[in-house]
Amino acid sequence: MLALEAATVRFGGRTALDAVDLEVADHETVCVLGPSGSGKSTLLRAVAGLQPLDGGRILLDGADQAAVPVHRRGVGLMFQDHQLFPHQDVATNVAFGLRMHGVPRGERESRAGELLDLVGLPGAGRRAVSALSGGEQQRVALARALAPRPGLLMLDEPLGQLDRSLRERLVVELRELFGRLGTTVLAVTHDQGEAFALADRVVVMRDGRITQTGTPLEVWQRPASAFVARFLGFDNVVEATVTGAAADTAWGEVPVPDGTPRGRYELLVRPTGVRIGGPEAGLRCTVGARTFRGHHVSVLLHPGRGPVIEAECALRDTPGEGASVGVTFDAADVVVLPPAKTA
Ligand SMILES: Nc1ncnc2c1ncn2[C@@H]1O[C@H](COP(=O)(O)OP(=O)(O)OP(=O)(O)O)[C@@H](O)[C@H]1O
Repeated sequence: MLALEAATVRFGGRTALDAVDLEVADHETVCVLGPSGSGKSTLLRAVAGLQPLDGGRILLDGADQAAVPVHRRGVGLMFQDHQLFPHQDVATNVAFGLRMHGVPRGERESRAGELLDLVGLPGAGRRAVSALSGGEQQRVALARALAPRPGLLMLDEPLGQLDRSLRERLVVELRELFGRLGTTVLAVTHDQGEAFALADRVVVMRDGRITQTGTPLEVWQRPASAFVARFLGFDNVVEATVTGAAADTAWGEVPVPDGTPRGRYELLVRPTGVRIGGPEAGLRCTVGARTFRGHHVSVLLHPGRGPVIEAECALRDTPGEGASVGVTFDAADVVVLPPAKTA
């Protein structure tokens, strides 16, 4: 369906998209994930035809899009800033693309109604767009992008401004809807939860380049670098020298998975792999801030040296703030990452 070949965009001296290769298959949902400024929006705008390339190619169904204007690319777009028509009502906005495609009025109205139901705005068709909240406007923009059933649907932070419970519901409904319609989707988001829930495949960007791609499970289980690990919210990363079944780190010896070759690395220890026991065994730490996360408590542990360690504790096992504890690590929750300089 979509292929980028060494796609490059420069703004002055800054390379926003740096020779990016990416394929999106028919019916696939790909989410591009990355911090602010990593080039996600530029990638989307380039595919849409809103941003010319300085190098490389973009192909849709095998055809080079260099000379194809935005409205002939057959892609549906929803950008962060909505771009709704403020003086028209909700239904007219949702049906905009359908009108452009010559869909008769009756069908437009029933389709607009269906889509408004889907995005959680049932019966809102006659409301003025200017009277809606930001989140409601975003839902209208989503309904409008979906209405013409585009071959490739592109979403920029599709659920960014919505409240959490609506977002969680919508993400499930969207995934189900995209599957049912067979829509091919390229979405960008900085929210990993959203990307992981929506995507068949996740692409992580850093400084205009793709730094990792894989299924949500692959990326979650095996982040390719400390950058990806940190971006996913895993902060227990420490420099390490593997000497056998364990590694020397600032936290002392940390066990590593069987078969890890000797050498220098960074290690990620998932918070679930941090075991807290009595102060007589393991790495001596002082218990710092504890944050209630619903099903568990996140506990910060301050060792005498090395970075702070985050542990995930069951509610009943959570140690008191200021307590002195001993910490050990479970090899099953240790991920070996490339060393810092090449990560
Ligand atoms: N029109 C422009 N002119 C100059 N620089 C730009 C322009 N658009 C983007 N950039 C720069 O290109 C880089 C990538 O920007 P881009 O908007 O693609 O990132 P992003 O990952 O989408 O960020 P965000 O999550 O904040 O939207 C940034 O350094 C940005 O400042």
